[in-house]
Amino acid sequence: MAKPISIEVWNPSGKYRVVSTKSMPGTRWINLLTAQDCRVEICTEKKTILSVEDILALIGDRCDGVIGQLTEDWGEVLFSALKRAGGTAFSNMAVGYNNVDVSAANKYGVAVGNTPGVLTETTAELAAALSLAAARRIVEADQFMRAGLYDGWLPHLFVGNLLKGQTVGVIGAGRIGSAYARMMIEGFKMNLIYYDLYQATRLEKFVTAYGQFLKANGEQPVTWKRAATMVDVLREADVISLHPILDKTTYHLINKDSLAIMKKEAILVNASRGPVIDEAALVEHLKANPMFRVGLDVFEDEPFMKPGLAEQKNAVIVPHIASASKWTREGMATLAALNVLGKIKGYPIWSDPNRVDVFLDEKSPPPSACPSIVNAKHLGLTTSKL
Ligand SMILES: NC(=O)C1=CN([C@@H]2O[C@H](COP(=O)(O)OP(=O)(O)OC[C@H]3O[C@@H](n4cnc5c(N)ncnc54)[C@H](O)[C@@H]3O)[C@@H](O)[C@H]2O)C=CC1
Ligand SMILES: O=C(O)C(=O)CO
Repeated sequence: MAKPISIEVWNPSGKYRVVSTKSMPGTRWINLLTAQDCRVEICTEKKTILSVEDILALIGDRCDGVIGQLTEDWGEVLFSALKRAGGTAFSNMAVGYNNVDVSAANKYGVAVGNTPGVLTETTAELAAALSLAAARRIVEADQFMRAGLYDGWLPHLFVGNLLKGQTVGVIGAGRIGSAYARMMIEGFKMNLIYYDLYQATRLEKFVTAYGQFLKANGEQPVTWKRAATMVDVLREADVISLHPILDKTTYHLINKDSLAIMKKEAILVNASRGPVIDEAALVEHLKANPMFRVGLDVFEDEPFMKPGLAEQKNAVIVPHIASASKWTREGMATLAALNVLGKIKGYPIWSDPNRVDVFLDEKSPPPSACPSIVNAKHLGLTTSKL
């Protein structure tokens, strides 16, 4: 028999049973669920990544909805179990949902929620931080100081790259990619080249207007270019940041061949998903090109790194913390809970997942809607008129 899973229970007499596979920041999400007759069960197991078996035990015989995490494998086994338990709703506490087999969810009629928007600026800020840390060799310099090696200013000490006037390349100019681009353009007066399947019209307009502003003030205007192929970005950009979704088209988008096209002193940043980069090829490239630098928030075999990466001084590496600001993490928990609640209650789907602020205002009750359900169309769910 499987080992029982430890849980914490809120509102034990609630009519609807909602399970969260992890404790999540803040209490608003719990209060919103319990106020609408949900019994909330939060898994308190110490292990970081729950297995499918652990989650099956959490779902049990009766479960209306689950809030899960990007580390979990949500496929056929879990969605069929959720359906058997009477469940109709699942939400990732994340905007990315490459850990979810949406066709399996469709097969069992389970709505799949995600948490767009609330993490856009926070994630873009971390990508900007990684860009700066890599450009100015901040981690290397910090380690040097702590090791007591600093014995005076020197003309060659930790010389890095100036960003102003250079070109920032963005691959995947959606919500986060566009926010990152704006930060780098407005903050450091970089020119933009981007590659996306769709035109980033608002971003283009912003760069045009900002360029005009700079020109009117006697400064060099910034420019933008939409690349016809990703190769143009790889060839032209000094700093490249990756922000696409992870799917078949973006798996190993950056590999041995694409790395070879990039400038020898370029900076590559990844705060999207690890498998967008062939990490073994990246390690070889870092070894062969000491002036090439990377800033990584995500890894191909998370939580592990490919052999050799940790030893590379030209890599800045952090543990998937791009969305880790208090406001954002509490907001992600709220959106995930409201996705599950809304589906259980039969609420419609919010009409624009890019405009979810109204769900995050703690001073007023959220709209009676699911903030973002990625398979709403497939399940024939009604959209809110609001
Ligand atoms: N490191 C972290 O903590 C975080 C990582 N993420 C990752 O960032 C991703 C993007 O998030 P958002 O910007 O909110 O999503 P989004 O959907 O607004 O943007 C993704 C963009 O990628 C583009 N794209 C798709 N396939 C492409 C391809 N083959 N080549 C070039 N572009 C392509 C899309 O057209 C879209 O514009 C998420 O899916 C998630 O995996 C998101 C938040 C935090
Ligand atoms: O939201 C996501 O997709 C993350 O990676 C964590 O914020």
